[in-house]
Amino acid sequence: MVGCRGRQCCRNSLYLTALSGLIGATVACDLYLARFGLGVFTGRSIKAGDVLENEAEALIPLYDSKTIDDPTNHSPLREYVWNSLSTLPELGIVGSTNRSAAFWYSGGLAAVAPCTSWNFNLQLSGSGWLPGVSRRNLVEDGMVPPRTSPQAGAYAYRHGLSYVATQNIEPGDELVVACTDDDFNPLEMKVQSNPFVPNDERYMCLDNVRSDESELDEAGKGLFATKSLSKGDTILSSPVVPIHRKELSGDGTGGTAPSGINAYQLLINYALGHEDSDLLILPYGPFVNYLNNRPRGESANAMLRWKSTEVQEGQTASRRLQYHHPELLKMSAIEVANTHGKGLVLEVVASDDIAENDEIYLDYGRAWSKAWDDHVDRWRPPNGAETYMSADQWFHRQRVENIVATEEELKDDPLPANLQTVCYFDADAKFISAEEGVTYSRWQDDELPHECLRPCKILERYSNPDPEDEDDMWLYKAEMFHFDGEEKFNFCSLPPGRHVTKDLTYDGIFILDKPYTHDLFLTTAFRHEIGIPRDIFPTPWMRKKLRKKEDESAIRARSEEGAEFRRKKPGEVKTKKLLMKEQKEKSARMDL
Ligand SMILES: C[S@@+](CC[C@H](N)C(=O)[O-])C[C@H]1O[C@@H](n2cnc3c(N)ncnc32)[C@H](O)[C@@H]1O
Repeated sequence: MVGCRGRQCCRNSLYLTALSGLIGATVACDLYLARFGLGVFTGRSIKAGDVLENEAEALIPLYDSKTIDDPTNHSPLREYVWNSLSTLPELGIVGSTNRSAAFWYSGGLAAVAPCTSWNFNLQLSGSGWLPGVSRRNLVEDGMVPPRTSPQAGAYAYRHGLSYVATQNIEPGDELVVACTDDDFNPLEMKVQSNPFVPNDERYMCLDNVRSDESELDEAGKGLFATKSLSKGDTILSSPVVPIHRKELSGDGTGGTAPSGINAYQLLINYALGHEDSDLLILPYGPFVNYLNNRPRGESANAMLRWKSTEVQEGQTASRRLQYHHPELLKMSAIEVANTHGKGLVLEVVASDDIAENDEIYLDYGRAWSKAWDDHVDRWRPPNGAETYMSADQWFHRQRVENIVATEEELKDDPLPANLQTVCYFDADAKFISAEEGVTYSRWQDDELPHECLRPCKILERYSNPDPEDEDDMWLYKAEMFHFDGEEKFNFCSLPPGRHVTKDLTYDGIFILDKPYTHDLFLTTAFRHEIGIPRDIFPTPWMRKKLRKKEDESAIRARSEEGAEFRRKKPGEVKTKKLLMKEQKEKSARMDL
């Protein structure tokens, strides 16, 4: 994952000696979790400008997200998702009034590493707002089941999120990602150094596993052992975030999507829970989201367990270190779903010996298997499934790269009805002239970031007159269209009338799926949480009628203790920005 390009990552071969000076010539680790899994650290040096391809992680859009995006009443999940507008517009819902409500989740670095607007050492790429990094690096990676398959829309197709090092990163350094919505006070956030210590349970080396195409037919990616593992070995460890089941509604009941699409968001397929409970937990550590269910008739070779709470002697008990809070296992589902800042850590343990390159499987449980079998029995491909093509499939089908068809050319070879041409055109685009009710602007490729993608029509393609521009042989003239609700985004809102951009480059144009047409939204796409094994599923998380008497008294006792961590009511919240403002005002007063 770190510092290497392409799908066959070189994680295990590259790292050799850099750490030996720090920890003696012992076992090295390229990438590891430390502080009970709440920070990702590198075991090798990364140079400023290096691209880290986080190829292992899936990108999962969240599109009906009002319940998680109330600024005065954030759900815990909100802390782990990213706004899709400027970072990954392909995941947004371009042309839809609900686009501002789209987010995306990705496990691993995107969710575990602290994100700050200061003192970061990595910057997310992916949408072309980083010079030199293709914005088309976030395409479906070829493991897309056909729409005729019962797997259509049942797992995430997009991978390949990458990060660029903004400074030299030394072995032992914590990875910190740039964002504007700080989850740590940037004034206090420092890049921590924490060299890897082998055989210490506070350090979880991530070199045990890799992700690759699953051995299960059409089931996307899976997790594989990179070395032989023995029964009882901890393979992975992952923090989890609680989610109330209703936060994953997908068909408009969550507040922002239209009705007539899948009742659940895709993220539920990556969450763990029990059908008699409203609480779901999402493990968000690296790799964990790729664990598949055991093949029919075979046993699982891995199982889940809660992290042990025993604290080793000599450990300092910082708040981050204490993230695993077993008292959550005694609280009710609703209380856990409302608790911020306390979490649980799940471990994936080998339940059998595992050979190098074996796929690692969990047992998702009886309820999941029954739901899957029923789904396969019921499955009838949607109308037109045989000829359906998603935007990425269309993109890969194009024989001529780096060329976009004009409106005239599309008459002979039309786009499938589910696709649309969209262009970047921000409200502050460079105005050049106005003629007969048409406003003309010029595309400025170097003015990054571009944020506003809108439906457009390619009027003309012409040779680039600049012979020194090796990247762009062609330039485009395109008419931009208004879309419903654009006035909600000041960077996107255009005065009435027609708008045409000249000299647009290929980087400013996409072919995207029309809103809500992707497999992801199929009403019939499979949705079911992974089962938490009954022996580790806490009964206080069950719906009330299924709880035991002793659960009730434990819940009552715990609810007093947990008040400090509970989700705040409107008006109770002090945001990071407010706290920083207060801090700045305080120090300004002290300077006087
Ligand atoms: C948590 S994801 C596992 C990772 C997934 N393979 C991916 O590429 O993102 C769960 C999804 O994987 C697929 N899956 C996992 N195990 C399976 C199995 N034994 N049979 C069929 N599909 C399976 C189903 O689509 C399920 O919704």
